[in-house]
Amino acid sequence: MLEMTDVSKTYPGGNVALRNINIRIEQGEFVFIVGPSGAGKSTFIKLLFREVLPTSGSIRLNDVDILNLTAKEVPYLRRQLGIIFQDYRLLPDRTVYDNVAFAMQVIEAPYRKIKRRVMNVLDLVGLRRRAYSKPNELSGGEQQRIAIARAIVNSPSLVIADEPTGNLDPETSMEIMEIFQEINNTGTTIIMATHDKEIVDSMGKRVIAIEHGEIVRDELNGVYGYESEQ
Ligand SMILES: Nc1ncnc2c1ncn2[C@@H]1O[C@H](COP(=O)(O)OP(=O)(O)OP(=O)(O)O)[C@@H](O)[C@H]1O
Repeated sequence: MLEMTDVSKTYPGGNVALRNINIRIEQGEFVFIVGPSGAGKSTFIKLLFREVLPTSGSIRLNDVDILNLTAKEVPYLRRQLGIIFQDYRLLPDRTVYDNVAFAMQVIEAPYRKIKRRVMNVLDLVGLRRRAYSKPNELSGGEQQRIAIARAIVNSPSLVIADEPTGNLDPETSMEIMEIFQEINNTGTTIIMATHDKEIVDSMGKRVIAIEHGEIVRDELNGVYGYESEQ
């Protein structure tokens, strides 16, 4: 469960990115964050993993006040989240397997457990056969699948994605969305910022629209709603 109460963010220099955000997202929901460029979507996403701290307000994730964590506790928070970016952010000189296994190695999981789990998530994203390839030998869609496998390997309760299909063609984007749907089917919450009208309109999920830093719409079974932003 995610709860934001009266959250505002003004960046140093005075840019107001978010104003008075109040939102509650239950475990297992699938939520799109939409809005025009500069609306505050990325800032909203970054607040969730403490990449950015709000100027005021409170954020609770699974009943933990994430703004009151010590520096030591922040990595622990991030390990409970799966985070996916538009530009994949893979380690280029490591294999697909290593890119995914790395997230488990840092928490010192036993070798056998790592191997079993990495192969399972590579299966889920359809890349088991490419386990020993390097990222640059794969297509953009395949690289994003690796990033998704890495994000879910530690079974996070929440997966956060910022424009995950931004560099992909429509067909590949829909395949990626099928993987997100499968992850969501296991009870994992998904929060995704996107400009992709086709995806939002075809998925029929909760849609939270942000404009000028404010929530202007919050609909179950919503649509994209920003024609000029396709
Ligand atoms: N690090 C920063 N320092 C100062 N201002 C920032 C910073 N990051 C974002 N902003 C400003 O905050 C506002 C919201 O930006 P944000 O990146 O959250 O929007 P967005 O909806 O994700 O946009 P886009 O769809 O173009 O990525 C914008 O006015 C932006 O210029």
